[in-house]
Amino acid sequence: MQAAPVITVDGPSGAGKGTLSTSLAKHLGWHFLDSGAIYRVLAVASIHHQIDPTDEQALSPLAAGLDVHFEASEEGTRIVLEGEDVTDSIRTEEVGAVASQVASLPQVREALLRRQRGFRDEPGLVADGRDMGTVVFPSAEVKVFLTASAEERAERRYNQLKEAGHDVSIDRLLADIKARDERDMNRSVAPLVPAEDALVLDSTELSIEQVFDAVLAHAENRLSKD
Ligand SMILES: Nc1ncnc2c1ncn2[C@@H]1O[C@H](COP(=O)(O)OP(=O)(O)O)[C@@H](O)[C@H]1O
Ligand SMILES: Nc1ccn([C@@H]2O[C@H](COP(=O)(O)OP(=O)(O)O)[C@@H](O)[C@H]2O)c(=O)n1
Repeated sequence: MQAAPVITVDGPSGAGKGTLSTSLAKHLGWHFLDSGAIYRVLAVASIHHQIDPTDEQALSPLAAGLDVHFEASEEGTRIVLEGEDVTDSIRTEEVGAVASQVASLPQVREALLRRQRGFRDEPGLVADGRDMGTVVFPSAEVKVFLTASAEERAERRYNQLKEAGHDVSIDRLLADIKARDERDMNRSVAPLVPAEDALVLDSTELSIEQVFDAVLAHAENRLSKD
């Protein structure tokens, strides 16, 4: 039996991957994997358990046995770690920075592979992350690499965090985004690069709707050929 189809959406922080992936999943009626949330939850777990974010020996068993649940609710998916609702607390830049540190450890990535692949189910999956098209779902039918300039991404993140009531500085956000890009692109395992067969889309000058329309047209075209 053929596995369920997958659309992968990879790219740097603030490019619009989550926005695009959730609308695509909703439009198609497919499942959604927010792989970054898993790395963020692991970051929070490492803080709770006072494990250093560079301690690979301690972090890989924590990753393998991570007690996390994604629960559908009226307001969207709630993320529960060890019985505690961490849906909002994982979204800070501080947690993002620790997530990017733990995500650079090869054994941690390996420990999370099976959990991520388990999200592939009928009628299909939209998977959002950094290595969805290159490592986790290399056989995906449709691959997208979404990017935008660092300045534009920092501004989007600034507006997003401000709207959510967080007090943030745009200069600090830009510096954090550049540091995270640097670490994500230069790590030895699963670095942030477009898959060879990905559609690379620069969204700096594109609206949310333009990105959605372009990717949906590409996806429909690819899926109709399989
Ligand atoms: N093309 C776009 N133009 C303007 N703002 C956008 C665009 N795409 C996404 N955004 C906004 O940018 C912010 C970050 O988007 P998000 O989807 O969370 O990015 P990512 O998942 O890549 O980190 C959100 O507030 C979102 O509404
Ligand atoms: N598939 C993935 C997803 C996230 N990550 C890491 O997890 C961090 C947080 O991911 P995220 O997708 O929530 O980040 P944003 O794009 O929302 O800022 C990233 O900076 C990556 O270092 C990863 O290595 N591989």
